[in-house]
Amino acid sequence: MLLGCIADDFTGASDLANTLAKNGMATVQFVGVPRGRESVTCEAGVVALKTRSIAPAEAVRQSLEALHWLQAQGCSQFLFKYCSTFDSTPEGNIGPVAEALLDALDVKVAVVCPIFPETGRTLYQGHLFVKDRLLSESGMENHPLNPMTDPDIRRWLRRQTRGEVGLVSYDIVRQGAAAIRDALDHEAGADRRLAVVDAVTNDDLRAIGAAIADHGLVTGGSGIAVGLPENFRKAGKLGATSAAFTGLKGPGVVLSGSCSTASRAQLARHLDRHPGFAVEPEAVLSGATTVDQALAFVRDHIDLAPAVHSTADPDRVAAAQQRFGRERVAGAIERFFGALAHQLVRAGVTRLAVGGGETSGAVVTALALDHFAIGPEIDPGVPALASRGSGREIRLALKSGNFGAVDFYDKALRVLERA
Ligand SMILES: Nc1ncnc2c1ncn2[C@@H]1O[C@H](COP(=O)(O)OP(=O)(O)O)[C@@H](O)[C@H]1O
Ligand SMILES: O=C(O)[C@@H](O)C(=O)COP(=O)(O)O
Repeated sequence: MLLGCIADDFTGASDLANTLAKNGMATVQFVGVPRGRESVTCEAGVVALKTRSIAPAEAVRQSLEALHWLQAQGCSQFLFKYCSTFDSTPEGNIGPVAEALLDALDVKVAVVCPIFPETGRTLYQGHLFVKDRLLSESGMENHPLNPMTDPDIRRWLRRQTRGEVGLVSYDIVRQGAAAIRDALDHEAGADRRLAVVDAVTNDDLRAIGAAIADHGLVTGGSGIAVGLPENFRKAGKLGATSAAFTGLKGPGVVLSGSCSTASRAQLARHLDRHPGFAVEPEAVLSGATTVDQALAFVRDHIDLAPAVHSTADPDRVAAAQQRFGRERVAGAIERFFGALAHQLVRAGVTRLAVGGGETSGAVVTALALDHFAIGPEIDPGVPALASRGSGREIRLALKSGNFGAVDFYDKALRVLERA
């Protein structure tokens, strides 16, 4: 293994694995830190954690555990993947994890670059844009767990770090790899060990990638991986082949726990043509809605690609959180989706399209899957995934809340089926 990646959620991990695979590295996504399992050969290994919204000290512990495993696989460069909308609270977890990795690897500086041009995430003068809106006006200010209310990434990150945070601005990035390398050395010399680096296009990302070929640690959204495979290619290190993805026939189900603007539109489109079972926080918490009821509904509509969904608009999310507590609601719904996914696979469902990072983490963890082969891209940032769990084959799409076209779910279930 050459490049060792630690992702703070599951949709983010598959987004990164997709980018690395598309750019020519044989890539495998692992579900958590592998422990004494079969060895899997790859050039880039992506360890998917569910650390984005947990206590910072625990996020650091799990991330270091992942790092140590990746080091043991022989990786020479490490990538910490977080969200292209920098999802985090003022207390963490991006800053604490990045600083712990810097210390553990004893490196002098790492880039901070949460961009993904194909989905409209760009960074200019340290400010994060989602298409033509600042991050804090993009809908992310209403996120149920990590409301993003400040688009100034340097300022937001500094609230989470011990050390100062630097900036390599776009005028330098446009000058190319040598200028970027010098600017990063300057930041390191000034003891700013995390440096936010502006980027707008994939060409910028390739220049940054060339500049950081010898950096032990890289941090960013999936875009930061665009330029890294070329470094390994130039060094003559690439050439392995990835495990092939094949589609799988059988029943397909949508599980939507994301409440993002995109997810709400995608779910509404799916429900125009397919049956749906609504999961309300209050009913889950009181026991009025049970996993068995949802399972029975899916069984009754098994050939119609039904959806089970808790997706709600910001007012309803806020009302539920006020009444029951943010973490209590999120935990109850995630456990519901996890338990349901487990039952669905036991009942013979072979294709799952899941909406939401935390939701995907809950589902994949409950399925006790080990690792994924990376298949074709369904929409930017969302690959088809193939795995085997409890002796059963399963195909999955783990959709970031914000990603995908409005007809994502129909398309995803088709791609997961295609041979
Ligand atoms: N109706 C709801 N009310 C409150 N919280 C909800 C509701 N539906 C889902 N959630 C929670 O909101 C969070 C959505 O996060 P996530 O699945 O990561 O989606 P995204 O990818 O959009 O960030 C999850 O923890 C989920 O359990
Ligand atoms: O970088 C991104 O935007 C995604 O890869 C990502 O991390 C998705 O997170 P969720 O929006 O929580 O699914």
